[in-house]
Amino acid sequence: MTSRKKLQGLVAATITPMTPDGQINLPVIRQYVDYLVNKQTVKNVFVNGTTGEGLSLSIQERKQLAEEWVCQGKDKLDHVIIHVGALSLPESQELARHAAAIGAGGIAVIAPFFFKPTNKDELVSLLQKVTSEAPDVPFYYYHIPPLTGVKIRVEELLEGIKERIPTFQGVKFSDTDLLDLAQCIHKNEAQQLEFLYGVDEQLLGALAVGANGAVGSTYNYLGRQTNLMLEAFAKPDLALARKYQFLTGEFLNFVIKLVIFLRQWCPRRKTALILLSPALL
Ligand SMILES: CC(=O)N[C@H](C=O)[C@@H](O)[C@H](O)[C@H](O)CO
Ligand SMILES: CC(=O)C(=O)O
Repeated sequence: MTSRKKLQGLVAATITPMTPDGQINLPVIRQYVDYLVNKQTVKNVFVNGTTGEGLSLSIQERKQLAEEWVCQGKDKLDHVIIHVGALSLPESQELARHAAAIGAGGIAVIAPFFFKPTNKDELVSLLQKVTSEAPDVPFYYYHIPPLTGVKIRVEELLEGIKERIPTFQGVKFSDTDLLDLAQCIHKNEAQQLEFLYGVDEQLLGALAVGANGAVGSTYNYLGRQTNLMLEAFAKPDLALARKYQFLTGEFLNFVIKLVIFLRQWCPRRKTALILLSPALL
Protein backbone atom coordinates (compact mmCIF):
# COMPACT_ATOMS: atom_id res chain seq x y z
CA MET A 1 0.00 0.00 0.00
CA THR A 2 1.39 3.41 -0.88
CA SER A 3 1.72 6.00 1.88
CA ARG A 4 -1.43 7.98 2.36
CA LYS A 5 -2.78 10.88 4.31
CA LYS A 6 -4.43 9.66 7.50
CA LEU A 7 -8.21 9.73 7.34
CA GLN A 8 -9.47 11.96 10.11
CA GLY A 9 -12.06 14.65 10.62
CA LEU A 10 -15.38 14.52 8.83
CA VAL A 11 -16.51 12.21 6.07
CA ALA A 12 -19.85 12.96 4.41
CA ALA A 13 -21.97 9.87 3.78
CA THR A 14 -23.27 10.93 0.41
CA ILE A 15 -26.87 10.74 -0.70
CA THR A 16 -27.45 9.32 -4.16
CA PRO A 17 -28.82 11.98 -6.44
CA MET A 18 -31.66 10.74 -8.63
CA THR A 19 -33.54 12.17 -11.57
CA PRO A 20 -37.33 12.45 -11.26
CA ASP A 21 -37.68 9.24 -13.28
CA GLY A 22 -35.53 7.25 -10.85
CA GLN A 23 -32.19 7.20 -12.68
CA ILE A 24 -28.98 8.03 -10.87
CA ASN A 25 -28.07 11.63 -11.57
CA LEU A 26 -24.34 11.52 -12.23
CA PRO A 27 -23.76 15.05 -13.61
CA VAL A 28 -24.64 16.73 -10.30
CA ILE A 29 -21.84 14.95 -8.46
CA ARG A 30 -19.36 17.49 -9.70
CA GLN A 31 -21.38 20.26 -8.02
CA TYR A 32 -21.89 18.07 -4.96
CA VAL A 33 -18.10 17.80 -4.51
CA ASP A 34 -17.69 21.58 -4.78
CA TYR A 35 -20.55 22.12 -2.36
CA LEU A 36 -19.04 19.80 0.25
CA VAL A 37 -15.59 21.30 -0.02
CA ASN A 38 -16.55 24.97 -0.28
CA LYS A 39 -19.74 25.26 1.76
CA GLN A 40 -19.31 22.47 4.27
CA THR A 41 -15.50 22.33 4.59
CA VAL A 42 -15.74 18.55 4.26
CA LYS A 43 -13.08 16.83 2.17
CA ASN A 44 -13.88 13.14 2.51
CA VAL A 45 -16.82 11.09 1.29
CA PHE A 46 -18.31 7.69 1.96
CA VAL A 47 -20.21 6.52 -1.11
CA ASN A 48 -22.98 3.90 -1.49
CA GLY A 49 -23.48 3.46 2.24
CA THR A 50 -26.69 3.72 4.23
CA THR A 51 -27.33 7.35 3.37
CA GLY A 52 -26.60 6.66 -0.31
CA GLU A 53 -28.99 3.69 -0.25
CA GLY A 54 -26.20 1.58 -1.73
CA LEU A 55 -27.90 -1.69 -0.85
CA SER A 56 -30.99 -0.69 -2.82
CA LEU A 57 -29.01 0.14 -5.96
CA SER A 58 -27.95 -2.20 -8.74
CA ILE A 59 -24.31 -3.22 -9.07
CA GLN A 60 -24.08 -1.20 -12.25
CA GLU A 61 -25.43 1.92 -10.52
CA ARG A 62 -23.04 1.45 -7.62
CA LYS A 63 -20.09 1.18 -9.98
CA GLN A 64 -21.10 4.27 -11.93
CA LEU A 65 -21.50 6.29 -8.73
CA ALA A 66 -18.16 5.10 -7.39
CA GLU A 67 -16.45 6.05 -10.63
CA GLU A 68 -18.00 9.49 -10.72
CA TRP A 69 -17.09 10.29 -7.12
CA VAL A 70 -13.51 9.14 -7.58
CA CYS A 71 -13.19 11.05 -10.83
CA GLN A 72 -14.78 14.31 -9.61
CA GLY A 73 -13.04 14.13 -6.25
CA LYS A 74 -9.61 13.53 -7.73
CA ASP A 75 -8.00 16.91 -7.07
CA LYS A 76 -10.54 18.21 -4.58
CA LEU A 77 -11.20 15.52 -1.99
CA ASP A 78 -8.72 13.86 0.35
CA HIS A 79 -10.42 10.47 0.60
CA VAL A 80 -13.17 8.72 -1.34
CA ILE A 81 -14.29 5.57 0.48
CA ILE A 82 -16.56 3.21 -1.40
CA HIS A 83 -18.91 0.90 0.43
CA VAL A 84 -18.80 -2.46 -1.35
CA GLY A 85 -20.80 -4.64 1.03
CA ALA A 86 -23.62 -6.74 -0.44
CA LEU A 87 -25.65 -9.81 0.47
CA SER A 88 -23.99 -11.76 -2.35
CA LEU A 89 -20.29 -12.49 -1.84
CA PRO A 90 -19.42 -12.50 -5.58
CA GLU A 91 -21.12 -9.13 -6.00
CA SER A 92 -19.25 -7.69 -3.07
CA GLN A 93 -15.99 -9.05 -4.50
CA GLU A 94 -16.81 -7.57 -7.87
CA LEU A 95 -17.43 -4.18 -6.28
CA ALA A 96 -14.16 -4.44 -4.35
CA ARG A 97 -12.22 -5.22 -7.54
CA HIS A 98 -13.93 -2.33 -9.25
CA ALA A 99 -13.15 0.09 -6.41
CA ALA A 100 -9.49 -0.94 -6.63
CA ALA A 101 -9.43 -0.54 -10.39
CA ILE A 102 -10.81 3.00 -10.33
CA GLY A 103 -8.40 4.11 -7.59
CA ALA A 104 -10.74 4.45 -4.60
CA GLY A 105 -9.01 5.66 -1.44
CA GLY A 106 -10.63 2.96 0.66
CA ILE A 107 -13.37 0.37 0.78
CA ALA A 108 -15.84 -0.42 3.51
CA VAL A 109 -17.84 -3.59 4.03
CA ILE A 110 -20.98 -4.13 6.06
CA ALA A 111 -21.79 -7.51 7.65
CA PRO A 112 -24.33 -9.54 5.65
CA PHE A 113 -27.68 -8.97 7.32
CA PHE A 114 -30.00 -11.71 6.03
CA PHE A 115 -28.03 -14.91 6.56
CA LYS A 116 -25.90 -13.41 9.26
CA PRO A 117 -22.44 -14.51 10.42
CA THR A 118 -22.93 -16.05 13.84
CA ASN A 119 -19.45 -15.55 15.20
CA LYS A 120 -16.31 -13.53 14.73
CA ASP A 121 -14.48 -16.12 12.62
CA GLU A 122 -17.29 -16.35 10.10
CA LEU A 123 -17.41 -12.60 9.78
CA VAL A 124 -13.65 -12.15 9.42
CA SER A 125 -13.48 -14.93 6.88
CA LEU A 126 -16.15 -13.25 4.77
CA LEU A 127 -14.47 -9.86 5.06
CA GLN A 128 -11.20 -11.50 4.08
CA LYS A 129 -12.75 -12.93 0.91
CA VAL A 130 -13.96 -9.49 -0.14
CA THR A 131 -10.94 -7.43 0.82
CA SER A 132 -8.44 -9.80 -0.80
CA GLU A 133 -9.94 -8.70 -4.12
CA ALA A 134 -8.58 -5.22 -3.42
CA PRO A 135 -5.19 -6.03 -1.89
CA ASP A 136 -3.83 -2.48 -2.10
CA VAL A 137 -6.89 -0.63 -0.86
CA PRO A 138 -7.33 0.31 2.82
CA PHE A 139 -10.32 -1.47 4.28
CA TYR A 140 -12.78 -0.26 6.92
CA TYR A 141 -15.21 -2.59 8.65
CA TYR A 142 -18.63 -0.94 8.67
CA HIS A 143 -20.21 -1.75 12.01
CA ILE A 144 -23.89 -0.84 12.12
CA PRO A 145 -25.69 -3.37 14.34
CA PRO A 146 -28.99 -1.44 14.52
CA LEU A 147 -29.43 -2.11 10.80
CA THR A 148 -27.56 -5.39 10.23
CA GLY A 149 -28.54 -7.13 13.46
CA VAL A 150 -24.93 -8.39 13.58
CA LYS A 151 -23.91 -7.57 17.12
CA ILE A 152 -20.42 -9.09 17.24
CA ARG A 153 -18.46 -6.65 19.36
CA VAL A 154 -15.78 -4.79 17.44
CA GLU A 155 -13.34 -5.21 20.29
CA GLU A 156 -13.56 -8.97 19.74
CA LEU A 157 -13.51 -8.68 15.96
CA LEU A 158 -10.26 -6.71 15.97
CA GLU A 159 -8.27 -9.36 17.81
CA GLY A 160 -5.91 -10.78 15.20
CA ILE A 161 -7.75 -9.20 12.25
CA LYS A 162 -4.65 -7.52 10.83
CA GLU A 163 -2.95 -10.91 10.40
CA ARG A 164 -5.86 -12.16 8.32
CA ILE A 165 -6.64 -8.90 6.56
CA PRO A 166 -3.45 -6.89 5.97
CA THR A 167 -5.37 -3.99 4.44
CA PHE A 168 -7.42 -3.50 7.61
CA GLN A 169 -7.33 0.21 8.34
CA GLY A 170 -10.11 0.91 10.78
CA VAL A 171 -13.77 0.90 11.59
CA LYS A 172 -16.75 2.97 10.70
CA PHE A 173 -18.46 2.57 14.03
CA SER A 174 -22.20 3.25 13.81
CA ASP A 175 -23.38 2.12 17.19
CA THR A 176 -24.10 3.85 20.47
CA ASP A 177 -21.93 1.42 22.48
CA LEU A 178 -19.13 3.77 23.43
CA LEU A 179 -17.63 1.20 25.77
CA ASP A 180 -16.94 -1.08 22.80
CA LEU A 181 -15.47 1.84 20.85
CA ALA A 182 -13.33 2.92 23.79
CA GLN A 183 -11.97 -0.59 24.30
CA CYS A 184 -11.12 -0.85 20.60
CA ILE A 185 -9.20 2.40 20.71
CA HIS A 186 -7.50 1.59 23.98
CA LYS A 187 -6.37 -1.89 22.92
CA ASN A 188 -5.14 -0.84 19.49
CA GLU A 189 -3.31 2.36 20.32
CA ALA A 190 -0.04 1.08 18.88
CA GLN A 191 -1.57 0.21 15.53
CA GLN A 192 -2.40 3.50 13.82
CA LEU A 193 -5.94 2.41 13.08
CA GLU A 194 -8.68 4.89 12.23
CA PHE A 195 -11.92 4.88 14.20
CA LEU A 196 -14.63 6.85 12.47
CA TYR A 197 -17.79 7.37 14.44
CA GLY A 198 -21.21 7.12 12.80
CA VAL A 199 -23.81 8.37 15.26
CA ASP A 200 -23.59 12.05 14.50
CA GLU A 201 -25.70 13.25 17.41
CA GLN A 202 -23.24 11.81 19.95
CA LEU A 203 -19.95 12.36 18.17
CA LEU A 204 -18.65 14.45 21.05
CA GLY A 205 -18.81 11.40 23.33
CA ALA A 206 -16.87 9.39 20.76
CA LEU A 207 -14.22 12.12 20.46
CA ALA A 208 -13.82 11.99 24.22
CA VAL A 209 -12.82 8.32 24.03
CA GLY A 210 -10.47 8.96 21.10
CA ALA A 211 -12.35 8.61 17.79
CA ASN A 212 -10.27 9.98 14.90
CA GLY A 213 -13.20 11.32 12.95
CA ALA A 214 -16.72 10.67 11.83
CA VAL A 215 -18.72 9.41 8.88
CA GLY A 216 -22.29 10.61 8.72
CA SER A 217 -25.24 11.91 6.84
CA THR A 218 -25.47 15.22 8.68
CA TYR A 219 -22.03 16.32 7.47
CA ASN A 220 -23.73 16.95 4.14
CA TYR A 221 -25.45 19.94 5.68
CA LEU A 222 -23.95 20.43 9.17
CA GLY A 223 -20.36 19.82 8.10
CA ARG A 224 -19.19 23.36 8.73
CA GLN A 225 -20.79 23.51 12.18
CA THR A 226 -19.46 20.08 13.09
CA ASN A 227 -15.96 21.08 12.04
CA LEU A 228 -16.31 24.00 14.46
CA MET A 229 -17.24 21.45 17.10
CA LEU A 230 -14.05 19.49 16.31
CA GLU A 231 -12.03 22.69 16.65
CA ALA A 232 -13.68 23.56 19.95
CA PHE A 233 -13.01 20.05 21.23
CA ALA A 234 -9.35 20.27 20.23
CA LYS A 235 -8.81 23.58 22.04
CA PRO A 236 -10.38 22.35 24.39
CA ASP A 237 -13.51 24.45 24.79
CA LEU A 238 -16.02 21.83 25.82
CA ALA A 239 -18.83 24.28 26.51
CA LEU A 240 -18.65 25.49 22.92
CA ALA A 241 -18.25 21.95 21.57
CA ARG A 242 -21.41 20.94 23.42
CA LYS A 243 -23.33 23.82 21.87
CA TYR A 244 -22.55 22.49 18.41
CA GLN A 245 -23.42 18.94 19.43
CA PHE A 246 -26.76 20.07 20.81
CA LEU A 247 -27.41 21.81 17.51
CA THR A 248 -27.07 18.47 15.70
CA GLY A 249 -29.51 16.89 18.13
CA GLU A 250 -32.06 19.66 17.77
CA PHE A 251 -31.73 19.62 14.02
CA LEU A 252 -32.26 15.86 13.87
CA ASN A 253 -35.30 16.06 16.13
CA PHE A 254 -36.76 18.61 13.76
CA VAL A 255 -35.96 16.48 10.71
CA ILE A 256 -37.45 13.36 12.29
CA LYS A 257 -40.73 15.18 12.96
CA LEU A 258 -40.75 16.58 9.46
CA VAL A 259 -40.01 13.19 7.95
CA ILE A 260 -42.86 11.55 9.87
CA PHE A 261 -45.12 14.22 8.49
CA LEU A 262 -43.89 13.89 4.90
CA ARG A 263 -43.41 10.15 4.74
CA GLN A 264 -46.70 9.53 2.96
CA TRP A 265 -45.60 11.11 -0.28
CA CYS A 266 -41.82 11.23 -0.65
CA PRO A 267 -38.75 9.03 -0.07
CA ARG A 268 -37.43 9.72 3.40
CA ARG A 269 -33.97 11.18 3.58
CA LYS A 270 -33.97 12.88 0.23
CA THR A 271 -37.14 14.75 1.11
CA ALA A 272 -35.63 16.17 4.25
CA LEU A 273 -32.40 17.05 2.55
CA ILE A 274 -33.98 18.60 -0.50
CA LEU A 275 -36.39 20.69 1.52
CA LEU A 276 -33.93 21.79 4.13
CA SER A 277 -30.71 22.32 2.26
CA PRO A 278 -31.56 25.71 0.64
CA ALA A 279 -32.22 27.14 4.10
CA LEU A 280 -28.89 25.87 5.31
CA LEU A 281 -26.63 27.03 2.52
C1 LIG B 1 -28.36 4.75 10.44
C2 LIG B 1 -27.64 5.84 9.71
O1 LIG B 1 -28.01 6.22 8.63
N1 LIG B 1 -26.59 6.33 10.32
C3 LIG B 1 -25.82 7.39 9.77
C4 LIG B 1 -24.42 6.93 9.54
O2 LIG B 1 -23.92 5.99 10.11
C5 LIG B 1 -25.80 8.62 10.66
O3 LIG B 1 -25.12 9.64 10.01
C6 LIG B 1 -27.20 9.08 10.98
O4 LIG B 1 -27.87 9.41 9.80
C7 LIG B 1 -27.21 10.28 11.91
O5 LIG B 1 -26.47 9.99 13.04
C8 LIG B 1 -28.62 10.66 12.28
O6 LIG B 1 -29.20 9.69 13.10
C1 LIG C 1 -24.04 7.39 7.58
C2 LIG C 1 -23.18 6.47 6.92
O1 LIG C 1 -22.06 6.36 7.23
C3 LIG C 1 -23.69 5.79 5.78
O2 LIG C 1 -24.48 6.38 5.08
O3 LIG C 1 -23.33 4.66 5.53
